[in-house]
Amino acid sequence: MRSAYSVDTVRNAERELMARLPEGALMQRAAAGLAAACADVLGRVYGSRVVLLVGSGDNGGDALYAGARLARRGAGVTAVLLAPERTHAAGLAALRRAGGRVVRAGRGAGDGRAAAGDQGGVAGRASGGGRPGGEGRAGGGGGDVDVEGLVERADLVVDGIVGIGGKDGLRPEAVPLAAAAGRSRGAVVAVDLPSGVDPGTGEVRGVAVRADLTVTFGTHKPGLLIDPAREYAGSVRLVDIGLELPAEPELEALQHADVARLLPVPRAESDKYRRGVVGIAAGSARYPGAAVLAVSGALRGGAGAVRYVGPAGDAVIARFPETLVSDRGPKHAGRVQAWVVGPGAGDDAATVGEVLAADVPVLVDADGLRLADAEAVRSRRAPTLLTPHAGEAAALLGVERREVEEGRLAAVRELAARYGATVLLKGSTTLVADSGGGAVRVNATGTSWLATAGSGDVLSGLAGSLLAAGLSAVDAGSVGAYVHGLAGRLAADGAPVGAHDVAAAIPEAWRNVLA
Ligand SMILES: NC(=O)C1=CN([C@@H]2O[C@H](COP(=O)(O)OP(=O)(O)OC[C@H]3O[C@@H](n4cnc5c(N)ncnc54)[C@H](O)[C@@H]3O)[C@@H](O)[C@H]2O)[C@@H](O)CC1
Ligand SMILES: Nc1ncnc2c1ncn2[C@@H]1O[C@H](COP(=O)(O)OP(=O)(O)O)[C@@H](O)[C@H]1O
Ligand SMILES: [K+]
Repeated sequence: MRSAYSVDTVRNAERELMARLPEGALMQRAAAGLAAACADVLGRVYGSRVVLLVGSGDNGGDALYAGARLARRGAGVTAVLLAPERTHAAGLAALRRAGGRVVRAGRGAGDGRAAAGDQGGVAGRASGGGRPGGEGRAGGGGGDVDVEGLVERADLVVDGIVGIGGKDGLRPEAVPLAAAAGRSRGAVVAVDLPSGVDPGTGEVRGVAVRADLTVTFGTHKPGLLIDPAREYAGSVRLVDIGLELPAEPELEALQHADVARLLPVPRAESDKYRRGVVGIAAGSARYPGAAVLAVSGALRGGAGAVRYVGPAGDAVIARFPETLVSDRGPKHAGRVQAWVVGPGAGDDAATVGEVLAADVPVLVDADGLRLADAEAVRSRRAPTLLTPHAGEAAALLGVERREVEEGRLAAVRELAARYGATVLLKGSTTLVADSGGGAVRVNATGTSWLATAGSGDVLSGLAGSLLAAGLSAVDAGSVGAYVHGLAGRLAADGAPVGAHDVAAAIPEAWRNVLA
């Protein structure tokens, strides 16, 4: 399981650990891990050109110390200071001692100019620990330096502008540097988080640094796992700095081994009923395909049998003859261990109501979300799993879609609390939240090729099948999203696919997880 902790939790853990360690020890651990990652990215450190973007906090301190380590190994290191008077003084001194060069970022946002700094080696100008603000003009004088050009021509850009202390997007003076990093021919390594993203929520307001690699310390932060910020982080490397964290994280992401433990596997004593029967109440005269796709997911989801009720029985049977089709309503269709209701349901509110009245786990998707009576959902005793995409979630919350897309974590939590249900918010990073609070599951196995009509129907069938097989709503949702995402990847393999291709790839994804 990969986990992420909130900024407050990280700060508390850091404080406790720092109290037990010699001053600066924690930052040295971080810097050592960062420098090692940078060296891996560079391949050859000696002779390489490294530019550090240094903000006013400890994030900049990490970058400076890591830069000092690289300078000692023969890299040409230049630190660009965004706030020379408030730069981490001891880190700056360490860089200078190692022969690093220091320049200051242009004062006028966007002018990209900087006054040249002294050429390094002036030990002790900013001596002592902490941040005394005694650096004065970090770039001691002489000539103009084209800072943006430096960044663009670097072999490696280290983004130490801001880390967990960041909020409200990048400040204007940092924006031209982030843009130059985006144009750089070299790799961009972000320190702890890509600067400009919200560490705790994954929101990105305005410009943020786009990294190839993010080296994060102690634990993942929510912003590294949730889009849109996740996309800015590139690949993420976790450096252990010895933090002791509470048992329950803010976010958790299942890994192959976790999913393998949760996937239902039939045993010798299993029969089709013991494996669980999933009922699919989906499709309409107008949207028979949604029924077929939901059934296609359900048949590959671990239940022993799939019952279909609704007006698309002929289409379902034609494609999947193994389906148990009924033209009576859900109440009279025979026993099931879980229901899926809503894909392609049109305006059939009666069926949604009937399913919600059943005393078994129910997954509500698509049209079903619009048709479900909120009070009927809240008063259910058996588990309920709602699976909206951002647009459906926005409609349920009565907000703009953009608001959900930008603040996915808050939206999924709010929905789960309001409906007293488990909620799976679909998207490039799918989130699953339980009504009782606790860690939110995040899934990132998907691919943007999954943004194709009907792929959500496949997911609802698949997750419903896992519910019928006995998984809890949180497990069914998160395992379903994991396998569905992987199936999407395997099916697409870099090319467009249809939802039925995704369903057909579920067995391969399942085998991949169990291998
Ligand atoms: N506290 C610790 O023990 C450790 C902290 N570490 C590093 O320290 C970082 C946190 O340091 P800080 O608490 O000093 O905070 P940061 O360095 O993340 O940011 C705070 C500084 O950035 C400026 N700032 C805030 N928002 C900004 C924005 N939007 N644009 C530009 N500048 C902005 C603020 O003026 C403030 O001076 C972590 O992310 C990590 O990199 C690591 O060294 C590991 C140990
Ligand atoms: N950009 C993306 N990256 C990864 N997965 C995505 C992306 N966009 C959508 N998906 C996934 O594709 C599926 C689409 O579901 P949905 O929006 O309900 O489509 P439909 O209603 O057409 O079936 C969901 O599982 C969602 O998580
Ligand atoms: K950063």
